[in-house]
Formats: sequence, structure tokens, C-alpha cells
Amino acid sequence: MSTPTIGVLALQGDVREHLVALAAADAVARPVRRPEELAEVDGLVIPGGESTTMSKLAVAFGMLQPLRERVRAGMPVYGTCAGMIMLADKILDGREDQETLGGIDMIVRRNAFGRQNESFEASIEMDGIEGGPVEGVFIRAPWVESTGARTEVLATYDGHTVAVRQANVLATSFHPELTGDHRVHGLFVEMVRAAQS
Ligand SMILES: NC(=O)CC[C@H](N)C(=O)O
Repeated sequence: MSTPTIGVLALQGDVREHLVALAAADAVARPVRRPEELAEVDGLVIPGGESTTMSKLAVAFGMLQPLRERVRAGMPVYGTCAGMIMLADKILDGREDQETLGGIDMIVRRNAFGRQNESFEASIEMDGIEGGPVEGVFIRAPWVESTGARTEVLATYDGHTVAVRQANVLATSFHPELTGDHRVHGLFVEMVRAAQS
């Protein structure tokens, strides 16, 4: 089977770390800033960063509609932290003009853990990840306040949902790209492969 090409949305955020993690998980990884670049990838990662800035830049770069269309058409997408927020159908505590791509029938609360604790790490058992828990790095992280019937909850922490999947769309509140453990990226690469075949 051919190696999938996976883009990392490179408007803002920890793009480089995701490129490294995807390459380690056997994908061809490249930054995506323009609609032409988006058209060439089999899947996309939306990195951590600041979702309000990412939303503004997506509008400024003419990427909002192309991104929405590809997500709606079933392109596999994985969002971490700010990326999770971008994939939520609805945001709580967002900025008034903040846009999302949608893709997961969930309500996400921005900076939810951030209010309690700016940044922390925790062991997270995640469905679909073999070989023990992943180290969850949470940085001003959102949590998932509620999910629809089609959304699968893959992990919780302290009673809050922190990893979800709906069809080809995966999202985590935490940042596996910062840990050197590439199993979650491996799961996403498999999702992209499965969508190709
Ligand atoms: N580490 C992160 O991606 C933080 C997300 C940020 N709090 C936001 O609202 O976008």
C-alpha cells in the first residue's frame, strides 16, 4: 500500500512537532498553507496553538471554505488542542467571531483545564492505542463538554472527555506530538490508509 501524504495546517501553532511525529509514524508529511497544497494531501493534522488566531488566519488565507469542504467530503483529520477546537461543531468560551470547521458533533469548552491549571501532564488510557497509557500533555487545554450520538469517546481525564473520534475525524485535548510517543499519530496514519483503500 502506498505511503499516505499527510499535511499539517501551517497557519499557526506547533507545526514542526507534528511533521516530525507523522514522519516517524511512516507518513510523508508536509506543511499546508494554501488551497492548492490542501488539494494534494490524503489527510490533515490541525496543530495545537491558539484557535482564535488560527481561525482568523484561515479566513485571511482563504482556507476556511476549502478546509470545510474537504472535512465534509470525508478527508481524515486529526486535531490536537487548538486543532480539537477547530473541529468542534460548537465552541464554548470562544471569541465571538471565532470560526470552526466542524466535523465532530461535539461542544468543546476552550481553556477549560486552563482555568484550573495552565499546564500539566497525566497518563491517559486511550481506546485504539495499545501498549499502555499515553502521556497527555495539556496546555491551556479544552475539554469536550458533550458529544452527539455518532461521536465515540476514546479517553477521559478527571471525568472530562479528552479524546474523541467521529468517522474519519480524530481529536485530542492533549499534545502527543510533544512526547516522542508516536502511537496516536500511528493511529491517525492508519485511519488515512484505511480511507485510501
Ligand atoms: N495548547 C493549545 O493548543 C491551547 C489552545 C488554546 N487555549 C486555544 O484556545 O486555542
